[in-house]
Amino acid sequence: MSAVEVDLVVIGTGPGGEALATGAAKAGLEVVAVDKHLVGGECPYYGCIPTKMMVRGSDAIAEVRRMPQVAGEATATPAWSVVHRRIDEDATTHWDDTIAVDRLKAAGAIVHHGVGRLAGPRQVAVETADGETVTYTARRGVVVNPGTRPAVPPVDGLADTPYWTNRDAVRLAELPGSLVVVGGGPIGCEMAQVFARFGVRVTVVQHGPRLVPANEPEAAALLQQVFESEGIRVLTGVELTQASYADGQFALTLDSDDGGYALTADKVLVAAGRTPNLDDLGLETVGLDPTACTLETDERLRVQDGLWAIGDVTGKGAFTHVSMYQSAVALRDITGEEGAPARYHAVPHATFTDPEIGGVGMTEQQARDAGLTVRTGFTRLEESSRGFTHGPGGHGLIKVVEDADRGVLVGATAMGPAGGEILGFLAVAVHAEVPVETLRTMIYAYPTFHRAIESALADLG
Ligand SMILES: Cc1cc2nc3c(=O)[nH]c(=O)nc-3n(C[C@H](O)[C@H](O)[C@H](O)COP(=O)(O)OP(=O)(O)OC[C@H]3O[C@@H](n4cnc5c(N)ncnc54)[C@H](O)[C@@H]3O)c2cc1C
Ligand SMILES: NC(=O)c1ccc[n+]([C@@H]2O[C@H](COP(=O)([O-])OP(=O)(O)OC[C@H]3O[C@@H](n4cnc5c(N)ncnc54)[C@H](O)[C@@H]3O)[C@@H](O)[C@H]2O)c1
Repeated sequence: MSAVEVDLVVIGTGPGGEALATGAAKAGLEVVAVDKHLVGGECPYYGCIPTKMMVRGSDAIAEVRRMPQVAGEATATPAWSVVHRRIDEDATTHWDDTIAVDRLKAAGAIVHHGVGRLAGPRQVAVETADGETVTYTARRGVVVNPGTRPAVPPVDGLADTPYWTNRDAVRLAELPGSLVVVGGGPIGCEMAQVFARFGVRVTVVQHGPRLVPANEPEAAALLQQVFESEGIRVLTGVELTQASYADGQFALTLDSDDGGYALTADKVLVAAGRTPNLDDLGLETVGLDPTACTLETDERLRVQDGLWAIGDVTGKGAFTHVSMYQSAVALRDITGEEGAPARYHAVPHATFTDPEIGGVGMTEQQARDAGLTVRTGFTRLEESSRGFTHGPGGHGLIKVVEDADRGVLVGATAMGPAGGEILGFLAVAVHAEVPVETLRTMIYAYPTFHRAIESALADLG
């Protein structure tokens, strides 16, 4: 069958792909959008949105438990059914993307539920849900936004067990008695704290030396301290070597420098990183390596003539806001609109544990590895007036990383209540390369959490 000619084909509609397809269709292009699962991708159905509803519930429980220290008696009786209902009905409409599909069609795009694969330059073969194959030729080109799937560590026996990933965890109607979380990154840590606050006995198994390793070590240490104070068992520097499942129980074997551990649990959640969905995308038909971990893109998100990539597979930060940012840059390139190229010197991120960890730009180590002349400033939130008055739940820190030669911040961390919000200030400073001298001479409202930034800047040395 001959190929159907259109302007643009978007393979994978994560947050960025959906936005790009919508924008291109609204700009008058003939657009085909293909997704093998749900339009909108991981974020609205299995990632950011459902997990932040989980976090909202667990934060409310924690605040009630802090009541006796600040305002008198209160009792929290956690009920997971409330969280489950919000996710099932309000967030995901029972994991149904009809609203998103209709929105995209209303913008003017043709939408396929099916697998899209490159079939040569500007060629895409779509295997639709009913088994048909439609081939498109894209005059302007193809955008790939295929995202990632959970990585499963090569642990003896694990693949034969009914382990969970984030996709199972967000759909839970009932909680287990005990849970081992494999992986202490953002997914593992957010979920570990949520489930623990809802009464699950949680152990986090992290094979590196610390939790949330993409963040500053001071933030990781504080998070571990908070987790342990809430009864979460944290095992760092351990290697999961064997897993089995029988009679409703998981049995895990772990190795470490201090010897071995044997763990049992009702359930195991694997949150040990992500695998890019690049292996079944037909990359070899356009001369690219299908086993690559990322697709190399230029500052307009071009991979090659007529091919753009956006989202997690570009390796510029696996976050919804990066996918959306890239989507806007790529769309401008496709429609021929002027605009700023993509820059990644101030990528912000927030891990929604309590305390939240907000980070932007480089960590101290990354700045040193980049050969910069580094000065750091540090303060604990508890030492600020706001941290002191806040009392329980007020743990946190601010750390700033300065390129001393240029006198600008190249990275910063804001950890604490609303750490991700305080980050906004620091993100502007890093993004706009505001001179540290300017930051030092402004007025910080008293007594706010963000006023602690002034103390961290004073500590630069
Ligand atoms: C549990 C969890 C929590 C998270 N929390 C946050 C958070 O709080 N904040 C944040 O910024 N980020 C968060 N993230 C990350 C965020 O979800 C992703 O960065 C975001 O979804 C952007 O991904 P993407 O655009 O690359 O594509 P994805 O969202 O992964 O979507 C890719 C889409 O492509 C489709 N697809 C793949 N291959 C094909 C193919 N061959 N043909 C057709 N369709 C295909 C898939 O079905 C999918 O719909 C979280 C992730 C997880 C897992
Ligand atoms: N709040 C947010 O913005 C947010 C929340 C969740 C996820 N995300 C995004 O999704 C991405 C994926 O999250 P993630 O937490 O799965 O991945 P990750 O790669 O960030 O963290 C995985 C962790 O698992 C550990 N690990 C790997 N193999 C292991 C093993 N065999 N045993 C024990 N530990 C092991 C790693 O050391 C690492 O710390 C993140 O990098 C982030 O970009 C963002």
